[in-house]
Amino acid sequence: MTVKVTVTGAAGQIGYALLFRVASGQLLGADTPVKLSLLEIPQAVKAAEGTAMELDDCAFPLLRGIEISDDPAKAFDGANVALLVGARPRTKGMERGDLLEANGGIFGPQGKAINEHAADDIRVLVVGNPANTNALIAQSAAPDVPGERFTAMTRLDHNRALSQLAGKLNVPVTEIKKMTIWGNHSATQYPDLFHAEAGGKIAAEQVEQEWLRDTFIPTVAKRGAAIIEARGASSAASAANAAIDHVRDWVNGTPEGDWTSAAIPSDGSYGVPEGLISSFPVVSRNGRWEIVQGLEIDAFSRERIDASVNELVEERDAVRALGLI
Ligand SMILES: NC(=O)c1ccc[n+]([C@@H]2O[C@H](COP(=O)([O-])OP(=O)(O)OC[C@H]3O[C@@H](n4cnc5c(N)ncnc54)[C@H](O)[C@@H]3O)[C@@H](O)[C@H]2O)c1
Ligand SMILES: O=C(O)C[C@H](O)C(=O)O
Repeated sequence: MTVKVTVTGAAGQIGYALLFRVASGQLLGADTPVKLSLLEIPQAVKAAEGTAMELDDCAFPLLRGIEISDDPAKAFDGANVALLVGARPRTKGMERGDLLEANGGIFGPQGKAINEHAADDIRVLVVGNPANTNALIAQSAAPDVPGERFTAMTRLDHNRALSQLAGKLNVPVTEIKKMTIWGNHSATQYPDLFHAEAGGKIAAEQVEQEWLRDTFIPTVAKRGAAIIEARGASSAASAANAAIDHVRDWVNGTPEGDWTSAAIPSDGSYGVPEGLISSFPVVSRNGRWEIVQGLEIDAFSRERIDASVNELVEERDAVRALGLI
């Protein structure tokens, strides 16, 4: 069956890094033909058409068509996978409330269009920031879609944490298992080394506590800002790579003996209020994310998880006050 993948913000930086990988089969595997649907704002439709011309010019064997639209109803019609990348970036002088409101104007209508037009098996990954709360807004505008189908991306943070730890221990990333990002895709996120393993042993016991607290956690949590500082633009290829990882694992399952991180609607696990879209340790089984249960959370981790979750609560309360959810 051909899978329809809708990408919003298709003419942007992440879109450019993402679309070619989706079309080449890296999202859903070498046996699954894909149809791409590119959603953009009217001013960027021409640029999206240019990207579509380049996609054509790759002659990807799995690519069965490209549609371009500035109308969410058309773009999400029959969509099986929605990658919500386009968002309103924070500009100078913009308060958090302004940012949430501007994004509500994007993710509310897109959620509604998904509700009315997407395929029954739609899976949504929100990449555009503030990703967790944008996902909550889209979910709340789509009451007929099972809530668990709305997720936000913390896989980039997860991959960053893998690389930082592998570099510190001088081992290949494949030696690192059971990494977890908890909470929000923001500087409050908590990358957890107390359950991560390197070479089969707890990672936190293989590094100095000062390094864990003063270097590892802030490096991972502020990596997005460091990339913006270095590139003069937000991470794009690594974000696209993480989006591919997230959806591929969601659809095909996570490997046995390991887990990954994704922001999914909380069922109340680990004291995270039900309904918040928060990052957890997760596995995917039979096409559904499940939160890894039974991990012991010590006081150090508890404090940091709570701080990030509290930020999510504040964002939720702010969008609720604005009538966006
Ligand atoms: N979750 C993560 O890990 C992560 C990582 C990196 C970037 N991001 C976020 O991803 C988003 C996109 O980043 P980028 O570098 O591609 O930005 P970009 O500015 O290069 O591209 C964004 C695109 O979105 C389009 N767009 C805006 N509003 C739209 C709408 N209503 N419908 C459809 N398209 C719309 C714009 O026209 C633009 O082409 C940003 O919010 C960024 O902060 C998230
Ligand atoms: O766009 C940003 O603010 C940063 C981005 O979310 C990232 O983590 O690289």
